[in-house]
Amino acid sequence: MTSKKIIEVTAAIIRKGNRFLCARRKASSEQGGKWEFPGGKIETNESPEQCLERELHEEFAIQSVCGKFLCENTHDYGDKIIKLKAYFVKHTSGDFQLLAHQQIQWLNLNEMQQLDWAEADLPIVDKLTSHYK
Ligand SMILES: Nc1nc2c([nH]c(=O)n2[C@@H]2O[C@H](COP(=O)(O)OP(=O)(O)OP(=O)(O)O)[C@@H](O)[C@H]2O)c(=O)[nH]1
Repeated sequence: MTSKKIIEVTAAIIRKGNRFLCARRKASSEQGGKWEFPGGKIETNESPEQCLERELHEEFAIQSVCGKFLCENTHDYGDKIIKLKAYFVKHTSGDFQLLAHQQIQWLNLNEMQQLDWAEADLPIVDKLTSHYK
């Protein structure tokens, strides 16, 4: 039996007032059409913080500074296991350009509950909600 590799992925919680950035994956990608916190796979010799700042620049052409860790969730999608690590990230400059997603929305915690999230994100949305309530 071959054991599935665990893929480490970062997720950025970016806040503007009482709203948070939610991003919808392109239809053609893995988890196509699902909502996520932007980020991506951690590369060799890269910290989660460096990964997030790099991914946010690649995905939106923005500059950012990665802050505190919120939580992590390991989820088995069947064909792969994702260890999703969520951090608070501060957007420091640049207007958001949609370079990798089909849509973004800034939503409050109640509105976020209505989205069709990637399964790995559901505990992170819950943790974020309890963090602010
Ligand atoms: N970035 C991100 N990926 C997530 C989240 N939730 C979740 O299940 N994933 C999954 O984690 C994996 C990360 O893939 P990605 O496509 O965002 O990462 P990447 O940009 O480094 O990918 P690539 O180098 O293969 O193009 C995908 O299978 C994606 O569906 C999330 O909140 N953010």
